[in-house]
Amino acid sequence: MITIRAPGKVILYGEHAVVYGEPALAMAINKYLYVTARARDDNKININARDLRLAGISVTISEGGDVVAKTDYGAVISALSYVKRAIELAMEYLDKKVGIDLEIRSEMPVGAGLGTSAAVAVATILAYAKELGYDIDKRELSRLAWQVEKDVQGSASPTDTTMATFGGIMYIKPEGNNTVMEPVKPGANVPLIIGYVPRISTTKDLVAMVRRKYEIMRNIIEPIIKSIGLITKKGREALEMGDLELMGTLMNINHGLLDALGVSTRQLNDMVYAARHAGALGSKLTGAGGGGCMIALSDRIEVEKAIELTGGSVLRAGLDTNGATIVSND
Ligand SMILES: Nc1ncnc2c1ncn2[C@@H]1O[C@H](COP(=O)(O)OP(=O)(O)O)[C@@H](O)[C@H]1O
Ligand SMILES: C[C@@](O)(CCOP(=O)(O)O)CC(=O)O
Ligand SMILES: [Mg+2]
Repeated sequence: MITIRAPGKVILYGEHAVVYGEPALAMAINKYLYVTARARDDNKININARDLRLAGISVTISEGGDVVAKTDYGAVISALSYVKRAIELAMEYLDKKVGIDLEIRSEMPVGAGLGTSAAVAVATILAYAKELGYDIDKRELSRLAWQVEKDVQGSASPTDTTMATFGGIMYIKPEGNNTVMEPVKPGANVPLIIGYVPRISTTKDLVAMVRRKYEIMRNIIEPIIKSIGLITKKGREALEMGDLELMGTLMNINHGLLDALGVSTRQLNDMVYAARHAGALGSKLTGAGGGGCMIALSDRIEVEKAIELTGGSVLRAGLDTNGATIVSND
C-alpha cells in the first residue's frame, strides 16, 4: 500500500491565455491531494473519492424499511473521469494491468481553481506505478498527467500538471506537445491570501466557453490573450525583482482581461474589489474562474476579513517546493 500526495497551485498570471500557447506564472501551494493505492488480486478498479460532491440523489424507502438509493450514473462517471483516464494511461504506459483500490482525499476545495484535477491525475499515476514497483521519471509523470487533462478537458495547458509534479514557482510556456518550464526565484516573499466561493461550472466548460468566443470573434479575443501573455512576462520580471507593487498592478490588469473574457462572476469581482479596498497590492481570480478562487497580494488580516464579508471563505496557503511525493509506503 502506498500514499502519494500532490500539491495544488495558484496561477499568478496567465490562466486561459496559456491554453493558446501564451506563458503562465504559477506557484504550487502547500495544500495537497492524497491518493492511497493498494494492488488487488483481481482486475477490478475500486475508487473511493471522499471529497466529490454530487448533486441529485434519489432515495426510495419501502414499507419494511428497505432503502434504495440512486444517483445520476452519468454524473458519477463524469466526476471520476480524471481518475479513470489517469489509471488507463498509467496501465498503457507501464504496459501492466493490475486491479487496484484507490482512496482519494483533498485538502483543497475540489473544482475551485486550485488544480485538483491535475493533482488527482499526477498522484493517481504515480501511486499506481509505485504500488506496482515501477519508478517513473517526473518529466514522464507530468507529460502523462497533462495527457489526462487534455483528454478529459478537451483542451488543456500543462500548467497545473507541471506544478502538481514539480512544485515551486514556475514560468511555463507550452510549445506544441512540449513544455518550457523555468523555475523562478522570487526577489521577495510573496504574501498571498486565497478567497473562494463555490463554483458550479467545470474548467472544461469554461475553457470551451472561451474557445467559442475565440472562434466567433478572433480579432477581439486574440489581442486580449496576447496581452495576458505580455502581463505574465512582465509579472515574472516584477517577481524576480521583488517589486510587489508592480506585481499587484499587473494582477489587477490581468483580472480585468479575464473579466473581459467572461470568466469572472459577481462574487469573484466582489472578493477581488473588497481585497483591493482593504489594502491588497493587487487581486485577481485564479484558475478557470466561473466562481471558485481569487488571490490577493497581501498579508493583511483586514484583507481576509474583507473577503469574508463578501461571503467568501479564506484559505491560507504557503509555497510547496517538493511537488508530488511519497507520504507512506508499507
Ligand atoms: N478528490 C478527488 N477525487 C476524485 N476526483 C477529483 C478529486 N478532486 C478533483 N477531481 C476531479 O477533478 C474535477 C475538478 O477539476 P476542475 O474542474 O479542473 O477544477 P480544479 O482543477 O480547479 O479543482 C472534479 O470534478 C473531478 O473530476
Ligand atoms: C483555465 C486554465 O488555464 C487553468 C485551469 O485551472 P483549474 O482547473 O481551474 O485549477 C486551463 C488550463 O491551463 O488548462
Ligand atoms: Mg483543473
